[in-house]
Formats: sequence, structure tokens, C-alpha cells
Amino acid sequence: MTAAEERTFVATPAGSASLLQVENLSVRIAGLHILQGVSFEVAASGVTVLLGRNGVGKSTTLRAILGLTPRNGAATGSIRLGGGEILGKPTHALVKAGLGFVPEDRCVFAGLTVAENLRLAERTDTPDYDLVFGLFPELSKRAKQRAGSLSGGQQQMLSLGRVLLNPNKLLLIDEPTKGLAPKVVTEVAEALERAAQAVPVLLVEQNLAVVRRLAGDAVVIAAGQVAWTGPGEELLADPALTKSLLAVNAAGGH
Ligand SMILES: Nc1ncnc2c1ncn2[C@@H]1O[C@H](COP(=O)(O)OP(=O)(O)OP(=O)(O)O)[C@@H](O)[C@H]1O
Repeated sequence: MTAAEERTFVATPAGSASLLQVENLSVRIAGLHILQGVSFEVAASGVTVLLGRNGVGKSTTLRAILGLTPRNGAATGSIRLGGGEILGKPTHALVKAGLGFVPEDRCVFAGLTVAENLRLAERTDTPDYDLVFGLFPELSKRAKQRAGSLSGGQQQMLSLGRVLLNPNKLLLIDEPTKGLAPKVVTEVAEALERAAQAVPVLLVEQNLAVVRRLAGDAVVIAAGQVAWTGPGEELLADPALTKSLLAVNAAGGH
């Protein structure tokens, strides 16, 4: 893709309220029709949360947006970022155009230090260490520590920090609080809340206490399609709806 093409597909049309529009997205992998015409929008600010029971296709949706549908699969439909079509664009071009991805498994380099992990992620001449260390002072304190010896929460912060070093139009974050102790969940949620003031986020999150704290809009996927979309507060205020869509008790937080 040429530089001119890259600029074209991230141009934001005047008057557009949402940053990302997913329309009629279908994903088939290894013969399974996982997403069957998913449509939703991601707001140009704050956190849009993607919810659904285990295995409905939340990570598949994030990966399709990033051009990471596996080779034994195919994604069809339309995904527009800032008004330009991005479905089918290569992942490296999408990252360069400002899609930041924080995967579920964190993927830090265990044998490298925190500083080395951050250094490796630099993609510009002016990485924003002020933002990253402002959000996560722990990363500055532990710069010389090997990433493999960090706690799960600290690794999550490193994973977020790596992405936030570079300019982003939208962050795609997959279950950042999964497997973390409750106190650490709160710390990560606080950090995400602050990060979302700098850059809009599409967040996959199962912990409803975190959703309650962060969500602007919520999008619920069920049976391969969007089953509900609206303000996160509205979803969580309706225990019967939450239970039917997510099989969890909103009052209990998770
Ligand atoms: N590479 C793949 N090969 C085969 N099946 C896959 C592949 N990736 C995902 N799937 C299947 O697609 C479905 C959706 O998976 P996905 O990870 O997107 O769900 P999810 O909603 O993120 O789940 P969870 O909440 O458990 O993380 C699952 O049934 C999963 O087994």
C-alpha cells in the first residue's frame, strides 16, 4: 500500500460521530461460521465494550478488524476506520495507520527487561514515555526487571504500555483483566480509564464491574450476531437482560 492509500483509508469524514463502523461482518474459520453478519459502531471517544458468552466470537471480531483472521478462514463484509474501508488491508498497514492491539495473552518477552520490551515496541522517533510512565509508574520503577518475573497485572500494564508508546487512533484490547486478582483488576481498570481519555478503546471484557466502570456503549454478540447494543449502563441496569445475554448476574459483578 502506498503512503497516499494509507492516508486515504484513515481520513475522517466531516460529521461522522463514530470512528469505526463494522457492517455485516462474517467470519468463517475451518468450516465454522463464527460471525454471521455482525454490525456495530465504535465511538470516537471513550470505551466501547464488546460482550458475549464464552466462545461467541469476541476475539475473532477484534482479530478480523486487525486483519488477523487465520489463513484457514475468511472475513467478509465491511469495516471502516475513519470512513475508509480497512477489511482486507494487511495488519502492518493497519497498525501503522493507528490500530493498537493488546492481545489476551499479553505476549511480553519474558527474558527481556521491562525497558527492553518497551524499546522493542517503539515505532516512531518520539515514543511517548511520558504518557506510559504517567499511566504506569510501576513500569518506570521496574525498568530493569525481567518481564517474566512481573505479576500478571504488571505484565498487562507492560502490554498496554508498549502500545501506548506509539500514536493510536483506536486501541483494541482483549480481556485485559482475565486471570488477575481483584485488587489488580481495579488497578488495570483505573489505568484503562485514564488511557481511554487519550485514545478511544474497543474493549473485550467479561468482568462486569470493569464494564460498569468503563463502558460508554456496549455491544453484545450472541449466536454469531449482535444481540444488543446501547449504553453499557442500560444493559447492566437490567439484570434479566444481562442474565439472558451473558449468563451472568449483573448484581454480582461477574
Ligand atoms: N483459529 C481457529 N480455528 C478454529 N476455531 C477457531 C479459531 N479461532 C476461533 N475459533 C472458534 O471460534 C469461536 C469463537 O472464538 P473466540 O475466541 O472469538 O470467542 P470469544 O468470544 O473471544 O471467547 P472467550 O470469551 O472464551 O475468549 C470458538 O468456538 C473458537 O473455538
